[in-house]
Amino acid sequence: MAALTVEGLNKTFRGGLFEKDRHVLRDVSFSLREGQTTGFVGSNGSGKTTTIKCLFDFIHPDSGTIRFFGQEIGNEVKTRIGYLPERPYLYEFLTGEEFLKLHWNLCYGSVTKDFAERAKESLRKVDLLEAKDRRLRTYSKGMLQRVGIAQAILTRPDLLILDEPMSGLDPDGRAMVKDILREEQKRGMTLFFSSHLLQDMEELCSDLVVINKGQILYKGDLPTFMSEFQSLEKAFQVLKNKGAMDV
Ligand SMILES: Nc1ncnc2c1ncn2[C@@H]1O[C@H](COP(=O)(O)OP(=O)(O)OP(=O)(O)O)[C@@H](O)[C@H]1O
Repeated sequence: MAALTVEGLNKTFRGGLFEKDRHVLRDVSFSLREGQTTGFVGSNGSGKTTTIKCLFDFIHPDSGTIRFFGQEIGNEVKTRIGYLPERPYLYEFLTGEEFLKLHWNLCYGSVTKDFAERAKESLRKVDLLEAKDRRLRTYSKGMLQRVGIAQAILTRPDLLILDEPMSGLDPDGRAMVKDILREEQKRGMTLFFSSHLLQDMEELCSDLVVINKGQILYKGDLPTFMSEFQSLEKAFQVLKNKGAMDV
């Protein structure tokens, strides 16, 4: 069964008084193979974050269906999904461990059984165990990104969705995030993460979904994409010449 199936997603943001409406997702359809890592790649403004927000119903799509493990989003299926937003809100007065506790409570209410063990496990995975009692305001950008990932893997989800997890990090920070994701791949996690860089995908992904101006340009395995197009620019060019897409 697919970990996620998206069919016919459309989203228009209504313009203001003198602004035009913006149709930012156009019949977006793709699915994620369970246990595989899929990269969601597209230039800035192509519709990646809007798509991801629609998955969780943070933004209501105009049309389309979304199913996680064959089910509509609901409390039961939510516990199987970990999510890191592109710009997570981090309460800087909380310590790393308190931040995880906040997210645990949002998921499980006041049931604290297993929290201590899971928090330790997540913080160890992202190499923040020693910094767990420090306030987030003292964390570096890389540490903040890693505590965000710790929050996303805290409940041992089956599917992890990360919006631009490598964005703004230096090469060491990017390498660290990639190592964390590789560890999650090893334990069979289905991963879906977005980036505007194809390079980020090459090291980690088996599958690729390419979006441009709200339209899916490619969905399939990464080796086939690379052998046909080699780069995003080439893919846009080839498809434009074919007249297949409004690229
Ligand atoms: N709330 C909103 N109201 C109006 N337009 C929006 C809104 N949110 C996003 N958009 C527009 O929708 C389009 C897609 O934006 P989105 O953030 O999904 O792109 P993205 O691929 O995630 O880009 P980036 O890589 O820069 O994060 C953009 O043109 C953006 O300006």
